[in-house]
Amino acid sequence: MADVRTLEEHASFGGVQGFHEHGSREVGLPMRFGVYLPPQAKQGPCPLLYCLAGLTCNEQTFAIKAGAQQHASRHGLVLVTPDTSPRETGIPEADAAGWDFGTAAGFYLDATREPYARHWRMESWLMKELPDVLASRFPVQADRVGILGHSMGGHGALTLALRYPGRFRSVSAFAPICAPREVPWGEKAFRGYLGDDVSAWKDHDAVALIERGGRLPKLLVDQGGADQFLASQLRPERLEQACRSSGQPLELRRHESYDHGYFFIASFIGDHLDHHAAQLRAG
Ligand SMILES: N[C@@H](CCC(=O)N[C@@H](CS)C(=O)NCC(=O)O)C(=O)O
Repeated sequence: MADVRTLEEHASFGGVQGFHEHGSREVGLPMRFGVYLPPQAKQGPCPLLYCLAGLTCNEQTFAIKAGAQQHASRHGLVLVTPDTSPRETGIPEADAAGWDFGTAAGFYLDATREPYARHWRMESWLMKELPDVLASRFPVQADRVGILGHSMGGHGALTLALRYPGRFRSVSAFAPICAPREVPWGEKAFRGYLGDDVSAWKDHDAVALIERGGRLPKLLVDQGGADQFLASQLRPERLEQACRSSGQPLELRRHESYDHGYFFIASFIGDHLDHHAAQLRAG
């Protein structure tokens, strides 16, 4: 049984929203995550949906602001909201680097560059450690797992699903960073975590991975037309081009007037949970 400490629990839509902490082997520090258990989980294991948040967020942000629990309750889905980086690492650079790098900006990869390589192991935490922690403590169906994310978390959902074919039965994103190699947020993160060899950056860039032949289950992406980061950081047209030329099924919906924030996510989260439930419950 994994060492998991429950920090908070709140009744929600017939189920329970909890926040937990465990001592992470991969990160070498305590890591926090939220788990929403729908009412169906009292009867037996349910499919699991990872929800990855963006820059400046923590394990509570998506759980508090997206309004996903009512839909997870309707569909019988467990929601997991991991924190977005290691915390209290004692590395001054990580806190001094601005809100788009370091703390709360893990980019869902394993850093190879010092001083980040020791603790910034978000990919290994999510892919090699957290699944076993969840399976040992919560009623989840380990073979029915989906992933969604917002912004940096959208980048995480796309790249993790591309890097681990077959691990996720359903994938979607809100306003993802589609081509991080080509935009300031991604360039700063990749240079800081991976170093100056830009060929290594391609392994963590959704557009590059799709162009290289990577495939996802049918992908749903929502993008606000009034998103303040649309042209400078997100570039959904690059994803559209890559999917079209590679034959990757993509439903990209553009919503005029919606900005980058959680009012946008909450407006369309029901459609995303419908999308995931249909694929997670099929077969
Ligand atoms: N702090 C940044 C904005 C950061 C931001 O928009 N973060 C997004 C993810 S990329 C978010 O979800 N923030 C949390 C929130 O809106 O509650 C700024 O000053 O422009």
